[in-house]
Parts: sequence; structure tokens; C-alpha cells
Amino acid sequence: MKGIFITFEGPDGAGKTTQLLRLAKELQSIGHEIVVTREPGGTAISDKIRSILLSPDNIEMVDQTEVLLYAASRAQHVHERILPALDAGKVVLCDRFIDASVAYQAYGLGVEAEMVRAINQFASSGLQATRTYLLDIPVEVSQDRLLQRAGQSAHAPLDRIELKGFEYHSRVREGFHHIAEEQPQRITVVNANRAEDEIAREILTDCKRLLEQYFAL
Ligand SMILES: Nc1ncnc2c1ncn2[C@@H]1O[C@H](COP(=O)(O)OP(=O)(O)OP(=O)(O)O)[C@@H](O)[C@H]1O
Ligand SMILES: Cc1cn([C@H]2C[C@H](O)[C@@H](COP(=O)(O)O)O2)c(=O)[nH]c1=O
Repeated sequence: MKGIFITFEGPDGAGKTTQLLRLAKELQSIGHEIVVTREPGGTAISDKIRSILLSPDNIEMVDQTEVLLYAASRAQHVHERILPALDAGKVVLCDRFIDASVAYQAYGLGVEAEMVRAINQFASSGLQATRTYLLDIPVEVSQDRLLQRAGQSAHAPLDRIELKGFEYHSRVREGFHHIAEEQPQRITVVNANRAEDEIAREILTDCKRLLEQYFAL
């Protein structure tokens, strides 16, 4: 694998997409070949699964189905899109990955964490990010951002997961904190309750250093 896999994680509305796109632009401008992608999604099949997962019509979805559908979307994405890009030497920036399944389905819903990890180990053939930027933000702030975004006419209304309550999203944030404590070498926690420019500078500085080391090997 010649390329490098970098993920962005954090609660809904933390600013992951905003920061990922800014980083992609900066890295492209210094000559890196970038693939920008997201989960659930990233391929035609994965996007169909995304629609099922996020539609507020599917309120009756049971926890087991939810875990398996996220993993199924991921399996297709990893094998059809991410691994070929990494083999071609690209920098793959992915909006969410397995940490999201652990935070949302294990900590959020209460599914056994080892089960979630094992299913996703199979789905991803063991792929792990080299660096993960965890954008951390109080739930109150991220929920305000989401409501503002949903109020803007061009944006879709809240999805099935975003509609879950404050307590669920608090458990998810706690979950991300636990995951970051377990894997400090991979996960860089970024305070996302700041101005966009300040956050972008911090991520870019870290990422440039990482890429210099990685591609010098
Ligand atoms: N640092 C920031 N300060 C204030 N608002 C921000 C900041 N970063 C992003 N936003 C705004 O907050 C909203 C959510 O941002 P964004 O879509 O990037 O978050 P996200 O984490 O990708 O969300 P989701 O989890 O739903 O995909 C957007 O309206 C965006 O413009
Ligand atoms: C990958 C993944 C995602 N989720 C949740 C997190 C979000 O609420 C949605 C995705 O929407 P976004 O606007 O693209 O962030 O899905 C999850 O619960 N489990 C996962 O593995």
C-alpha cells in the first residue's frame, strides 16, 4: 500500500466536511493526489445503503440491521474505492470510518463494542487509518449548527441519526473520547468549537508533518 489513509471523525455538525475539504485543497495545492470520500457512501452501492440508513422513514430499523448496513456500505467502499486508491499512492481523506460505528452503534445504541469491531474488521479487511482527526465539540453547539444548516433551504433536513435525542448524542461524544484515549498515536483530538481558520491551520500543520514523514520512508 503506497498511499495514506486519513479519516475525520466526530459528532454530527462538528465541522468534519468543512475541514476535510479545506485540507484537501491545501494538500492538492502542494502536489498531493487526493481522494475525498465519505461514509456511509463513497460508491454507488454504498450510497444506496446510505439512503436506507439515514432516511427518517426507517424509524423501525433494529440495532443489528443498523450495525450490519454500516458495515456493508463500508465493505463495498473499502474494496471498490479506498484500497485501489491507496495502491495507486493517493492520499485518501475519508469523512468517518470504523470509529463512527464504535461511537454511534456501540456507545450510542449499546451494541457490544467487541461485536461491532469484529464485524468491521471483516468488512474492511483490517484497514485502519494512519491518522484520524477527531473534531470534538459540545453536543449543544453541534446541534445548534445542525439546526442552522437544516434551516438553510439548499440543505437536506435532519436525517434519522441526527434526529436522535441529546442523551444519545452525548453518549456518542463520550464514546469518541474513550476511543481517542485508547489510541492516542493514531487519533488527534481537535477542539472544533473555534473559528474555521484556526482549526484548519492546526490540522494542516499536523498533516503536512505526517505526510513528509510517511512519504520519506
Ligand atoms: N468552526 C465552525 N464554526 C461555526 N460553524 C461551523 C464551523 N465549521 C463548520 N460550521 C458550520 O456548521 C455546519 C456543519 O458543518 P459540517 O457540515 O462541516 O459538519 P459535519 O461534521 O461534516 O456534519 P455532519 O456530521 O452532519 O456531516 C455547517 O453549516 C458549517 O458551515
Ligand atoms: C460511518 C457511520 C456513520 N454513522 C452516522 C453518523 C451520522 O449521523 C450519519 C452520517 O451522516 P453524515 O452527514 O455523512 O455525517 O451516520 C454511524 O452511525 N455509524 C457509522 O459507522
